[in-house]
Amino acid sequence: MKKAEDLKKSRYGRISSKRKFNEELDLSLAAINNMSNGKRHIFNVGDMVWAKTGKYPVWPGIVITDPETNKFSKNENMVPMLHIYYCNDAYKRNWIKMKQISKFSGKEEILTEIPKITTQISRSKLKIKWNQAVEEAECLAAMNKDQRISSFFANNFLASNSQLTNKAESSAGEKAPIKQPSMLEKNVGSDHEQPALVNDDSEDHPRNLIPELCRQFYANGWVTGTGGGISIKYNDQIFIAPSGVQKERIQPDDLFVQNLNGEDVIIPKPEKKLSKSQCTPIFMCSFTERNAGAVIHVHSQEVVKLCLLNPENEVKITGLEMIKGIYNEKKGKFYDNDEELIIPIIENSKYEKDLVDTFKIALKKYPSTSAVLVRNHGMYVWGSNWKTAKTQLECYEYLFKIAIFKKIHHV
Ligand SMILES: CSC[C@@H](O)[C@@H](O)C(=O)COP(=O)(O)O
Ligand SMILES: [Zn+2]
Repeated sequence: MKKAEDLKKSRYGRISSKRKFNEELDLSLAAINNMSNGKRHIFNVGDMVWAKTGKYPVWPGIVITDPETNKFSKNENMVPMLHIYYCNDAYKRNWIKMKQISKFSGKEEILTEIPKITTQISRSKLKIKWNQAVEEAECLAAMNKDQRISSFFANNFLASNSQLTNKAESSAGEKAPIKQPSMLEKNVGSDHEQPALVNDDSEDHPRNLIPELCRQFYANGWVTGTGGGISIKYNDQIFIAPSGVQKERIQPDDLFVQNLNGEDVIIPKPEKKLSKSQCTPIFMCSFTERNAGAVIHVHSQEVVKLCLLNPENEVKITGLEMIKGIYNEKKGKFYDNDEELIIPIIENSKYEKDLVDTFKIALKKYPSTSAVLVRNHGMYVWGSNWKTAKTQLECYEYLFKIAIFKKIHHV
């Protein structure tokens, strides 16, 4: 029988040889990374990369902002890291050290640079998945950055719905062939299968959030009779509620997805006969002019009543604690309770799109505001993410109720 000491040694010995193999791959990657004239390559959003993480083979991915921090790089002065989404891996993402990242070349190139990858993947259950990821990456690399990001999300959305796998669970042969970007372009408008998005970190995904928030807002009387709607930005993809439907009954696959240029990325199945919200031009204004992360449009009676009581083109509110829940966009901080909150009012128009010009003027004239009231109609409110948009909507609605009470009762 082996002594405990020997067992320990042999166990460590086995681990260290595996670790050595992985470290060698890391070092090879670092060497490629630093290759161009001895200078480290500077990466940006949309760049294709090879990334090495844990026990996984060097994997292709894209530099894309982290939806939680809205940053794509961090620790610049210490251990610089980039936020990477992996190809063919159902939205899996990670912060990776710069030294474990290199510029994406092609399959042949990386296998020539680091021949050990062949050994690593040939031993691995991930061989098929790795080859599909590289195939996807090569397609994406041929596109411009905007197209690339759009296609990446469309691609992984469809792939993650056709079969849910992750790196830890996947094995050779399990994965359905990925949809190549060229096929995806045709899928916009076609009748491909697109079931509701259900993946592990999906709770905060706009496909699930928008229907959930609409139900909550309906219960508050804010989006009744098909009025109102929501749009959320997620990794530079804009998710938009459909038009003219009972907003409390929206399903995850009823949503439209477009990029920041307004080009469709994913649309609902044609048999659903849905069209994009008429509020889209105003939603887009808030994303582009104010860098919003989420925009909510409500048809609340409080807003309409408040505008009736205020024939001027603004509402002023003071002296209430809930003012502290409103973000001053000009100062970059929340209001103090003793500050005056001023919210612009614009006049209603026949069509939502005709509000764009006056909406933009209000944004310019009121750089502090995070909401615009539309007389006899409702309100648009936005925030840097869906949580701040929602909490501000709740604070505004609360403040409006009190402001109406004060006005009516002259207090
Ligand atoms: C009750 S109709 C309301 C619409 O005209 C509009 O103001 C609205 O808020 C919703 O538009 P929609 O296109 O359904 O998203
Ligand atoms: Zn409306």
